[in-house]
Amino acid sequence: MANQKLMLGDYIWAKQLSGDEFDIPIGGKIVAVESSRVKIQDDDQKEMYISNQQVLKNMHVSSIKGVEDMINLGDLQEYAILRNLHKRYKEKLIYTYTGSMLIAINPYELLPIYTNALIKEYRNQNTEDLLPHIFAIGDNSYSNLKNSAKDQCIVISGESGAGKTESTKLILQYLASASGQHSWVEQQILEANPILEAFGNAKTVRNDNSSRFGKYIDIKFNKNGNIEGAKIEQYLLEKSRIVSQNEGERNYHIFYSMLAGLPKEKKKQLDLLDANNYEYLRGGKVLTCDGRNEASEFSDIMAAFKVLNFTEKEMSDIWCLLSSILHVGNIRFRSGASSHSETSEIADQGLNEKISKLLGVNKFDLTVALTKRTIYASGDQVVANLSKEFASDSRNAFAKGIYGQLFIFIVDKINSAISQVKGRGRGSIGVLDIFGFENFNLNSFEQLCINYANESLQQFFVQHIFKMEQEYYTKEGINWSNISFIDNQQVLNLLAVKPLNVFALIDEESKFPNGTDFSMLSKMHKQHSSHESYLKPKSDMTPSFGIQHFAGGVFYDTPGFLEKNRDSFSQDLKNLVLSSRNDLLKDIFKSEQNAKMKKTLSSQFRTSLEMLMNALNACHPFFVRCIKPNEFKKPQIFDRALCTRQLRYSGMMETAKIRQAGYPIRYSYIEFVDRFRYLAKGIPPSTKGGCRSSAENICKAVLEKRSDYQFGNTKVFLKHQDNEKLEELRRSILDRYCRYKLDLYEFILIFWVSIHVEISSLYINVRIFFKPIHTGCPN
Ligand SMILES: Nc1ncnc2c1ncn2[C@@H]1O[C@H](COP(=O)(O)OP(=O)(O)OP(=O)(O)O)[C@@H](O)[C@H]1O
Repeated sequence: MANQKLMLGDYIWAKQLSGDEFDIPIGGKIVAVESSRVKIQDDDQKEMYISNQQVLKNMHVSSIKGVEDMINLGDLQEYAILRNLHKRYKEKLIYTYTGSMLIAINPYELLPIYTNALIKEYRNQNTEDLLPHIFAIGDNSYSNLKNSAKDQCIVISGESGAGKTESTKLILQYLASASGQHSWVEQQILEANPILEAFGNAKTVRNDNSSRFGKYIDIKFNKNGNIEGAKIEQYLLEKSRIVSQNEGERNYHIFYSMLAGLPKEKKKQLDLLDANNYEYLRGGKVLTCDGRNEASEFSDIMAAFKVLNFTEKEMSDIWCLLSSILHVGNIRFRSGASSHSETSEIADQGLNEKISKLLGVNKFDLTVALTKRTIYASGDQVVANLSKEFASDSRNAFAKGIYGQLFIFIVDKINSAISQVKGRGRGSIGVLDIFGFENFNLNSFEQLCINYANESLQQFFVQHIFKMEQEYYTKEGINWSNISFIDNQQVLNLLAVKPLNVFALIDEESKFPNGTDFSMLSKMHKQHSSHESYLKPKSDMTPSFGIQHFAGGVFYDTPGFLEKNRDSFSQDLKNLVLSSRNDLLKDIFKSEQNAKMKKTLSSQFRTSLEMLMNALNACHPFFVRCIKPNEFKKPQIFDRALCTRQLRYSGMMETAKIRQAGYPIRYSYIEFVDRFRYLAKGIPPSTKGGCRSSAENICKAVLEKRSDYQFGNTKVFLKHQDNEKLEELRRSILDRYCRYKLDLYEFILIFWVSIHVEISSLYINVRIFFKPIHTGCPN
């Protein structure tokens, strides 16, 4: 923008020069104007110089004021969304709407906004009159359910530490309160949480209480709107954490709670010592977690188990299996004596005996299952010895398998207590708390599954907002038939729909005993290299393939893919657990016994995702996008690049894209007249009324006949180019006006000086030199 059009007091958008993909334009107020640059004050009150070339445009009035619902941003751009969130976050307003989506920024401090009194306010008052809040989402879903009897769902997503679990708990708290019964089943549903957190959450570097699984809690209501039951679905528990943890991270909370809380005699019976004695707990080199009192957590878990009808025997068996896992982790192997092949044996026979006793299996069978592998080929069975390394893998698979099945058992057991729904009730509200899109330095099979889930949810989201946008146009009486929008179906086709899709190829190779990650990858390249969403590997050195996801390109490192997908427990280990005298161990592997062919992890996941998507599609959706404002877990720090990345990964920018495909710029009639009335002759101020016809007259006078703009019931709808034309004209008129004011000022001053000089009878030639002065102009 040319400098003469920049004025003191104006709010502008300015480009950043870093070139970083997440460094988007900043907003600021002009506090000084120079010939080739301006000084602006940004949202953190920091002042900086911006060259005139960096200045993009003036800020829309809605951005200057800030809005509670970003749909009302007259200029719905990524940078406008970010600034609005930043501005509000500084005022401790952590919630902002974008239509039916709620953006929630983690405050990392306890704000006084979750009281029972506030719950009552959101229940009893129109939520539109109250500040955006997670309770409002709870209330809208609950009111919708009561009024329409249509099932509702709330999709909560965001990256680790962004606040998904806290948001889920707040929604449940709200729904329990709105339901107003304080019934036993409500108590049971709330008590499921400490159990799920103990078994499915762990300390990670990003979050001290990170959920390592996804969950969908479907809450059923009866005809009177009271909670009648619930059902929990779990997805993709991170099993690798059982056997190894990154530095600074821990295993699942339950292990530490158990060691801190079990009575002494019980610990003795299970041969348990303190946490630092177990390899599986030492991997991350940290045994404690700030703010957690393990012993009191243990009492809470015990209490919750009781509320959820776990029997004493089941609880005792659970401690027994968890202890066995810890002991299994301490098994070391040494090379065996055979001269023909590499063999291995358990180094500490005392440990072997201890574990066999706890698991109720024969100690010789345990040794064989861990150190040998039966291979089935052409109807024959061959028993192969395992080297020390392979025996260690087998040991880890054993521990992961037991924990994974135990987790499923616990969720099933909770469900059997809380899902006793009688007859057809009013309907349900489902709350989905699921990991957001992930793109790390190293992305493996888990990231592929997570990102596939996010692609599916993204499509669901896009369809919803597109529908909402269309409904908005209809409500405003705008013709929207020419708006088209491309969704992410082609990525879904590549991943899971088209013949020989990515998951189908992984599955196919997983079924071949000799299938390798490499053969899978070369088939993948052959099949998909011409697909627009398939990315060429970064280099020939890394065995990887890339997918252009809605949120950005991700390269997946394929080593280990097939092993993870097979998710297998060797037949020898399976036979071992099925021979156990421990009821729980046998019980949790029951399904394995009946299954002819174990389903791969990806096919299990795809089946549950398909069921989830079907359930969501039958619901009226709400979306909560949680944003982590900084990596330090500290309040009042807003890292712009971090937030921008999350906004993009959240798929929220699709709202902006859909808006761009139609009429992206909107003004209420009053706003429009206030801003542009000087552009045409004889337009009265907005306070005089008749704003719609004033707006029509302005557009007629300024914009070309062919221009595509529309007048809705409450707003003017514009394309970018027309808005720019209006702004340009406004700027030049204000510029002229200011110059005129300066001329007038100059004239008055000279006149006044001459008179003064005359009066003093001093005949001196006065020459006054005026430098151009910039001054703020009226709107
Ligand atoms: N509304 C909130 N008010 C105060 N603190 C919050 C809020 N939301 C989140 N936090 C803080 O942030 C931490 C992380 O939140 P949470 O566990 O909900 O993240 P998450 O998105 O579920 O992460 P993960 O995917 O790792 O499970 C919480 O333990 C809490 O300290």
